[in-house]
Amino acid sequence: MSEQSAGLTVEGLTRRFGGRDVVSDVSLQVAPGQVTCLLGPSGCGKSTTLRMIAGVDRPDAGRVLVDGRVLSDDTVQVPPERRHVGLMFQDFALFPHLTVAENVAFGLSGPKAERIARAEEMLERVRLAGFGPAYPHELSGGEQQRVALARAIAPRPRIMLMDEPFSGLDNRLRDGIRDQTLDILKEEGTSVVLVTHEPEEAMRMADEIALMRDGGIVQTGAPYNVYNAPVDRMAAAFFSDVNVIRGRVQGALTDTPFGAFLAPGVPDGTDVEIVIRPQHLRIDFDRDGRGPNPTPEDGVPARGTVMRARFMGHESLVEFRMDHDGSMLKATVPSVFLPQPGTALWLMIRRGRCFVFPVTG
Ligand SMILES: Nc1ncnc2c1ncn2[C@@H]1O[C@H](COP(=O)(O)OP(=O)(O)OP(=O)(O)O)[C@@H](O)[C@H]1O
Repeated sequence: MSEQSAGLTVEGLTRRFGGRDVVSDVSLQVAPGQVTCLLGPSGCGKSTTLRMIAGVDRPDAGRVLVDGRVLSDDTVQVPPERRHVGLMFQDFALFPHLTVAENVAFGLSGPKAERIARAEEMLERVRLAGFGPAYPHELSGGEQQRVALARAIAPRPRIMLMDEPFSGLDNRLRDGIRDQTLDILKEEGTSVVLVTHEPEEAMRMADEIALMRDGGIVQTGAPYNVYNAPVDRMAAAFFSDVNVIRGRVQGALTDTPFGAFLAPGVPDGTDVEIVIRPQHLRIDFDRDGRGPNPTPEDGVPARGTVMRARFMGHESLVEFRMDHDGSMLKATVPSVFLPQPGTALWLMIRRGRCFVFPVTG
């Protein structure tokens, strides 16, 4: 029973603005110590979902529970300050006129000496021992972020809600602070909901990704599963560039210039899209107008001409115009290989790494 579940439970959360569902029937279960990322493009409803969990916005339908206790439903609406929920946002706004220790102690109750002691303990946790008497403007951006983390976890929240909390930091600081933040939250057994529009951040941080689109969750799963078994073309394309080859099913197969692709369970006559990430195209040399031999794993080769090749550090991104229909395909290859525009090469498609989706709409 969800009433008994430890951690955060969100059931059927819905929010309407101006007659439009901006969040629609969102459900989540986040166990203690688990990090769930709400991932999706701008405007898909991530922040609105977080605001309803925090209690600063009231849902039109649905429930929010923590450790089985109802915080929000049709009749109950526990105010934000009584939810034991920690918040961290990009704009974390420390109080400039309070010292670092006073900032961290701000949300705590009890005698001042106890509050300051807890604040000092938290500052030690985020490796800022000794910074207590300093003022925020004396600290670097990364240090200020760690103070914000110390402040958010000092009251021992059961749930931590984070909205793009690391996007204000430069890349080199970011990785370290992200990992450190997660370690602390996991040690504390806090359930974390993190909002981000960056797939790399979600994959790096999440135990579970809830991929959102148009107010709803389209797919939930471990990063590996969401990346490797996307529910549709858009879900695949959210994580990386993709190539799309169109075809029509006949006898559970779709014939293409790259050979036949299995389309099990898809009715004859259905138009399908074969979706393939650039790293799963294989490239081979042209041998007097002939390519490599077909294989069961990679199908039939098709020839294309290099239009552009870009060096990207550890790999090169090569764009091809295909001989058979003039369509463009992208492939990534190790960066030791940077073919000249105009070079004819043969492309093959890994059968095990492509996705076949019926065309909808
Ligand atoms: N108070 C409001 N009144 C009217 N519309 C709103 C309100 N709050 C949010 N919206 C709309 O709801 C939709 C979802 O907004 P939300 O901020 O939740 O998206 P998001 O996924 O967090 O986007 P971003 O990554 O850009 O912050 C948007 O179209 C937004 O304009």
